[in-house]
Amino acid sequence: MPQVVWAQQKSNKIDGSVKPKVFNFVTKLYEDDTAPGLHIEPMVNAADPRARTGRVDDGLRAVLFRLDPPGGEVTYVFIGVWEHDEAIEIAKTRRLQVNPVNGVNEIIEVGAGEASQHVDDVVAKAQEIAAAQQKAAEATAAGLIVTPVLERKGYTLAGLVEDVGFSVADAERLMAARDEAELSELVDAFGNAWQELAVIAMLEGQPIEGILAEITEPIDDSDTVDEIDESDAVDEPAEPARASTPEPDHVQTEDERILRGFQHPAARRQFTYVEGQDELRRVIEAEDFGAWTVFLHPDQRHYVDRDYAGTFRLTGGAGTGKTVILLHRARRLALANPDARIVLTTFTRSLARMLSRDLQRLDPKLKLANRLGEAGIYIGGVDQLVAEVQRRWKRQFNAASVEVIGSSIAGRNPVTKQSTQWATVAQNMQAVLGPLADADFLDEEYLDIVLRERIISRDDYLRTSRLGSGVRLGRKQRVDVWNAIEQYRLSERVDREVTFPELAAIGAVAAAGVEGGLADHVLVDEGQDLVAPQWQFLRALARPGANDLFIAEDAHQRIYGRPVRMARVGIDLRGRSRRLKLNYRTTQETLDFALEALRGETWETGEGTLEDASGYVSARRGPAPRLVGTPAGGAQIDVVQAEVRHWIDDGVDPLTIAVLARKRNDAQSIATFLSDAGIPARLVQASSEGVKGSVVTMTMHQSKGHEFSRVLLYDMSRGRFPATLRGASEAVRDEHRRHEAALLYVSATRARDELVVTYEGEVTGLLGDA
Ligand SMILES: Nc1ncnc2c1ncn2[C@@H]1O[C@H](COP(=O)(O)OP(=O)(O)OP(=O)(O)O)[C@@H](O)[C@H]1O
Repeated sequence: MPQVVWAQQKSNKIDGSVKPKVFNFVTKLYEDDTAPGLHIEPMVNAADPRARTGRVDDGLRAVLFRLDPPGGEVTYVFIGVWEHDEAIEIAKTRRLQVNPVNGVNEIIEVGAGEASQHVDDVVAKAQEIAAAQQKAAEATAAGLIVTPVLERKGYTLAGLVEDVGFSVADAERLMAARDEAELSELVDAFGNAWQELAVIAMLEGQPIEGILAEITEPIDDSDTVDEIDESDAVDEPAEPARASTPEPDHVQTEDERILRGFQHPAARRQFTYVEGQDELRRVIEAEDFGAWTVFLHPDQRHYVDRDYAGTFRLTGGAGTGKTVILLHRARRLALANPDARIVLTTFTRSLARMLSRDLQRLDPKLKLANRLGEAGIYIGGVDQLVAEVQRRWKRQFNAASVEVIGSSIAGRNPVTKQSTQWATVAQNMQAVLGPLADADFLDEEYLDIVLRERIISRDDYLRTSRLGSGVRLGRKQRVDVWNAIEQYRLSERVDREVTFPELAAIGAVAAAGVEGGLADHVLVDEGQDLVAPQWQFLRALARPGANDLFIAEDAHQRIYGRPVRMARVGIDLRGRSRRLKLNYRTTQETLDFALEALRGETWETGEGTLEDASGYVSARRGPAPRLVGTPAGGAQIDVVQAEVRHWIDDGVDPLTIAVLARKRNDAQSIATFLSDAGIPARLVQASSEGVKGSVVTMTMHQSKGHEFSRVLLYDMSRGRFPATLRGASEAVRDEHRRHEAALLYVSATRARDELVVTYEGEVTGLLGDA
């Protein structure tokens, strides 16, 4: 039975009506490639003798390459479907080969005259380069061209050809790019994955060796990652054994070399083996925004497949594919061991719902667990998981509550953070506490010290080390703070309430008591926003061991709370951290704009180091974000209406347009206003998805984890964003400003294609020179 390798359809998308025909064609090919209906035919005078066409329907032909390794199975590489004549032309002029310089599989276009010429004809190449360089030098001397971007960066035509592996023609196109915008347009113009990786490396300004390393060398994190002890290692992902790619003990044929080359990380970004019909359906569907389901960046593949002796934390900017990695990793772990108990969790219930939807899309056949502790993948927001432990281990949970907060929580209602209660306590004790009468300080002290350390008596509090907590307290101050905490706990009892962080702290003790733990692998998204008790709970779910916790986070997107020191919540992270830099979501223009919001602040990671905001790149270009102001007292809402109407008139699907506002009331009024103006719009509730055909409005906080084609940020006016906190301490004001800057960064990076920011009077200082 032949095997099929699918090449990513970048420039030749298969549209809806053709998909079922392609599905039938490939299915028949699997069954019998000699079936007369398929018309698999070789080409006369083709650039590559492996080229074939096959009949998809009366007018359409598939273009394939046939690989025939000695003693192995025939493999067809499917590269697309075209109208009959075009397909014949393409089949005659494409060659599948191993790039002679960098060793990665590629499909190249060969001009008619070159059809029989071998690729690494070095002499001819050198002559071509010399001629091209001469031409370029003459043009520059004649003042016909400005110094192009790659020349300014120190790259040469010869380097791109001889050291990286570009053809002379492609290298010339690259060297001719005038600026970075033109250069990044070429990322998409090239069809091969290694070319895309190389151009991105050039955008990052990597030296030639760096470019080659980016393409050919897997990430080496052996210096920072503990080796797995064989005894507790989980299985390596099972790479299907292929009869056609035996370990060579003879001189390899070209077909064998190409077949082995499909396993190269850079080649896997472009080519994938299609194993059976489910996989075939998946790759056919994996167009534009589904590419993440199949074609991972080599770095992404690395973090999906790598096993770690303990906890690993992956960091990366907005849109760098952290969530994509978690989804693939969960699947990989589940396929490697069907008995594994895998928990995929995130900050909120609605984000968890999105994870669930995307995991279904990635692989609808995956075994999902129905309950915590069952084999399979279990998805839920952290607080949902805590609630399940509370429901199923009621007795242990209630007992743990006495241990953790000093009283039973039976009959109490769960509520979010008690900022008003803390404000009341602070106000009542103003005279005693002085500058410590600050709701945020008390709340943080409670979360990060009292709850984390499970302190229920004054003596324990007085004895506890508060090292590293930022605020020094004398003994008298500690006594006063403890009194405030007791007052707070009393008011909660009276109101019959308990907060989610308290429940998490209690859940951690209850879960730790469940024999064998409740999970083997816990994968965490949006880790930057979790508070200490939630980490303790997740720690208790999976006992320390291989691949126990895998955390994805971005300190720049922390819009709640403060960084949590992992060591203090029992999570040993030492050195296992990486940063992803390639943004898949937003255009470079939007990314640069959003990064402006991060400038001028310092961003602390959980380990006390500073998060770096440099080096983020996007391979996509688009219009510069627009700032649209109205005079003070002007009607911003009219601007919103005009902008949204303009997008819709341009044919943008309303559901891919979002208006984000800092205040919920604004998000609500905008939805009403747009609807009244005849533009269907809807305020998205935390628990709901958008409605087909309508523009969505939501708060900036709610936008976390979402993405839209067009985003309008409402009311980024100086003085209103960030709001001025009158009377707050400097520390609180700093924290607030950081959270708001992160919020602006998060919100702006929700836009895939275009961003508009409206304001009244003057624009927020957070956008600086933007
Ligand atoms: N290998 C890939 N190929 C194509 N698209 C990709 C790839 N990886 C990620 N994407 C796309 O990039 C976008 C961002 O990915 P993802 O949500 O995983 O990033 P993230 O780092 O979790 O972002 P954020 O932190 O902003 O929530 C998504 O639309 C995703 O489908």
